[in-house]
Parts: sequence; structure tokens; C-alpha cells
Amino acid sequence: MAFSIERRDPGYLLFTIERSEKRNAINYDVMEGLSQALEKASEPEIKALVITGSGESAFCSGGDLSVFHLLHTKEDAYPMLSKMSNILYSLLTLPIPTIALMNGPAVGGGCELAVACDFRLARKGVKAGFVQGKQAITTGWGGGSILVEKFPSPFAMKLLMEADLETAEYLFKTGFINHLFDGDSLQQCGDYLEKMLSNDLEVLKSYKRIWINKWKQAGLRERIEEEVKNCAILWESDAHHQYVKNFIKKNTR
Ligand SMILES: C[C@@H](C(=O)O)C(=O)SCCNC(=O)CCNC(=O)[C@H](O)C(C)(C)COP(=O)(O)OP(=O)(O)OC[C@H]1O[C@@H](n2cnc3c(N)ncnc32)[C@H](O)[C@@H]1OP(=O)(O)O
Repeated sequence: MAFSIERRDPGYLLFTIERSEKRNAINYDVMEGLSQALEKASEPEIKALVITGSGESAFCSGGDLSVFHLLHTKEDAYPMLSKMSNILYSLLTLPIPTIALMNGPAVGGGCELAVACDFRLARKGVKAGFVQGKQAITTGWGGGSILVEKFPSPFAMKLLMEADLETAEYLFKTGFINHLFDGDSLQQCGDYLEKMLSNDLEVLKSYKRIWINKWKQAGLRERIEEEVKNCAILWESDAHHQYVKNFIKKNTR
């Protein structure tokens, strides 16, 4: 199974990508798992959704390049990008708080998954970055638009345009990471959530609605659709295919 979904104390749903051998890369099974978790997170008594990856080698290494290298044209790429962008938009607008528990690196689409969550908790020393620019594409799951909506422009623009991996410590200073931890990630996450989840679910939902309304008014859904379409166009470039070919070659030697 590529994922697991578990109810945990104090009242949150834990979604784990169970693909540590692929550094928790997102394939179609993981997308299906995320959709199921989003549905389950709407059940009564669930006060938050926590997303993590198994092991400590990665939170999520982005799109599974061993699968997505089969997508050549923009017509091939668009359905995959669009599907995942719909999942990330549902995650963004989930009526309860959401947490990316970054026990390891978050790379490319993995960083898009993290930015779609309300809070990001990272293990000290891990790295994270929107590296897509180095692969001759842009973010294509909506993460660029979400980043720009949530963070000050010069910071967001620098992260996207430099397309580098940054340390969790730098990202903490800039506010992208909300909490740095050592030791047991689930224990740390439980401690971080304890005060918040001691409040009534309707209070949490009412506050979350303030952000959801803001994002709706800002036309974020439409902006994400534009990002998806633009990424699909870049996807079919020779430069991108060359990058992916090199990645596959390097990793099958
Ligand atoms: C779709 C797009 C988007 O944003 O829209 C994207 O996400 S583009 C995807 C962006 N992601 C990437 O460029 C790949 C990022 N991956 C990495 O940077 C690295 O793997 C780290 C996550 C930092 C972990 O490094 P570490 O040295 O621990 O592991 P490693 O590189 O030896 O990888 C271990 C195994 O996982 C596989 N692996 C790692 N990342 C993968 C990925 N994204 N897709 C498919 N396989 C992947 C490697 O091929 C290797 O398989 P074998 O053991 O069989 O050799």
C-alpha cells in the first residue's frame, strides 16, 4: 500500500505516504490516498489533518519521475497536473487545520504539498525547495500560486526563481516553517497541536473559513488553473525531457 490513514490522539487524522524506497514520491496511488484522506477528514470529531512521509529520508520527493516520465506532450501532462492541483486545492480549503509534518526533505511537488498545508513542522537539518525551475518546468500543482498568496512576494519569488533547496533553519526564519523539531516526529506534532485541538471544532472551522474566503476572493482557484496550464506547456519542452532522462539514467545505474 502506497499510503496509510490513521486516527490519532488528540483528535487528528494522520496521512502517511508509505513509499520510503522512492523517497515518498507521489504517484497515482498516493493521489488516490490523499483524496481518501480528505474525505475522511470531514468526518465528525476529526479536528485536523496531518500529512507526513514514512521514514526520515524524505517528507516527499515530489512527482514520481519513474512514472511521470511517460508523459510527453502538454496533453499528456495536463490531466496529471490538473488532478493533483484539484487535490491540493481541496487540501488548502479543507475546513479544518492541516499540517505538513516534514520529517525529511520536501522537494519539488513535495514542497507544493507542504505549502498547501496551514502549518509546516520540520525536522532540524532537513532541506526543502521548489526545484522545478532547475528541471525546466514551473510548479504545476498550484504550489506556486499558493506560495505567492501566503508569503511576501520577494521571498516567494526568490524561492521559485532560484529553484534551490533551502535549509529548514532558513525557512524557519522566513516563516515558511512554523516549528523545528528533533526526536520523535509524531510526539512533536501532538505537542504542537495540543493547545489548538483543545478548542471546539466549530471555532477552528470558523477561523479556517476566514482564510478560505480570502483565497476565494483572491481568485486563487483560477490562478492555480493558469499555473497548471503554463506548466503543461513547459512540460513538453526538450529541456524538461532531458532533465528527466538524466534523472532516470542516474538512478538506474
Ligand atoms: C511533478 C513535478 C511538480 O512539481 O509538478 C515534480 O515534483 S518534479 C519531481 C521533483 N523531484 C525530484 O527532482 C527528485 C528529488 N529527489 C531527491 O532530490 C532525492 O531523492 C532526495 C529526496 C533529496 C533524497 O535523496 P537520497 O540521497 O536520500 O535518495 P536518492 O536520491 O538516492 O533516492 C533513493 C531512491 O528514490 C528514488 N527517487 C527519489 N526521488 C524520486 C522521485 N521524485 N521520483 C521517482 N523516484 C525517486 C531514486 O530514484 C532512488 O531510487 P533507486 O533506489 O531505485 O535508485
